[in-house]
Amino acid sequence: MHALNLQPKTLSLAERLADLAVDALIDEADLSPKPALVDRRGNGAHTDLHLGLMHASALSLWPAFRAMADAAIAFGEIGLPLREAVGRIGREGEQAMLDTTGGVNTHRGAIWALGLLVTAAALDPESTAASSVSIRAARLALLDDRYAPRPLSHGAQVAQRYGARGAREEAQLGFPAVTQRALPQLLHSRAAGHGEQNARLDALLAIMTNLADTCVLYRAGEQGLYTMQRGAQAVLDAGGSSSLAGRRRLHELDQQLIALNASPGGAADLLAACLFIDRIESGDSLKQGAF
Ligand SMILES: CC(C)(COP(=O)(O)OP(=O)(O)OC[C@H]1O[C@@H](n2cnc3c(N)ncnc32)[C@H](O[C@H]2O[C@H](COP(=O)(O)OP(=O)(O)OP(=O)(O)O)[C@@H](O)[C@H]2O)[C@@H]1O)[C@@H](O)C(=O)NCCC(=O)NCCS
Ligand SMILES: Nc1ncnc2[nH]cnc12
Repeated sequence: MHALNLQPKTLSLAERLADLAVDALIDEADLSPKPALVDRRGNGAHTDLHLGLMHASALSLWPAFRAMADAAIAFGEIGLPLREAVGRIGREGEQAMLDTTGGVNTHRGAIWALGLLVTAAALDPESTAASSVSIRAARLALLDDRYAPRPLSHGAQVAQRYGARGAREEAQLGFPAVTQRALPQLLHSRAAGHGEQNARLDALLAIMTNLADTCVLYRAGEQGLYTMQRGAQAVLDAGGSSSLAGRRRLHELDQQLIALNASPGGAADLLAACLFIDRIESGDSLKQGAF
């Protein structure tokens, strides 16, 4: 008879990074109340999404994130071979997501943002400051993947119509919505004792105050984007999501965005990116046996 092996399995760096990326996606999905997004309360402005689907989608991406980190370790440097490997793995991840969700786009932007960040973290796990990881991710995003398809995506259509900067440019600039807005707000709200869930909501709102979210622009035009940005600022100005006045504004923003069918899916992805960077920044979670 064999004794049960209760020794914890030692995870590789790539496996730990994939765990952290999936955790960030699940934490983002669960966070409530998010304006017009899928959360524990409901489906926001979506008819084809629900929380279970967001969780299943997040889990389906684990192999892609691990493969991206493994590619970073194998290539060892930023360059076209790594960029094109990550692009191919990202497209396979996107297919796994679509197979899991029955064709619904749950995390296309998140595969892009978190994929680049996971790759950047794996390239130099001793250098996990937000600024360092985001610059490495930006350098990768600036390389042109020769095999990437160029569909007339919603983001591309909105870029043509409004001249908006989308997901690609956000990454190429080193994720300013994360490093300059979300992370500082997260730390500020935590330090003020607002509680973890409110601090995360405030971080999401900080992203929404300024982002050209191409999902919102595609679904609700400039009026939708203006409503999102101004409404998010109003919540923060009223004291943030931990205050009664801020909660009232947050509720109003939720109603307004749902009425406009304006879902800030890009902002949600960037919150997941923020939570991922927040976890790796200390370095603790990348050390062997941290899980
Ligand atoms: C470079 C890509 C990111 C492609 O980008 P592109 O700009 O061409 O546009 P899209 O494919 O339309 O969107 C990219 C997604 O990025 C999120 N996003 C939006 N604005 C921003 C922003 N300013 N900064 C960062 N991220 C942003 C957003 O993703 C979320 O929203 C999606 C749900 O929206 P929804 O309206 O419900 O769904 P749709 O399908 O658009 O419409 P409906 O049919 O339902 O009405 C959800 O995915 C969230 O994650 C944008 O959607 C990159 O994706 C790329 O190159 N892809 C090609 C394949 C590839 O090579 N992949 C490998 C890369 S490693
Ligand atoms: N919570 C969420 N709701 C809707 N779209 C999303 N895209 C990424 N996260 C999302």
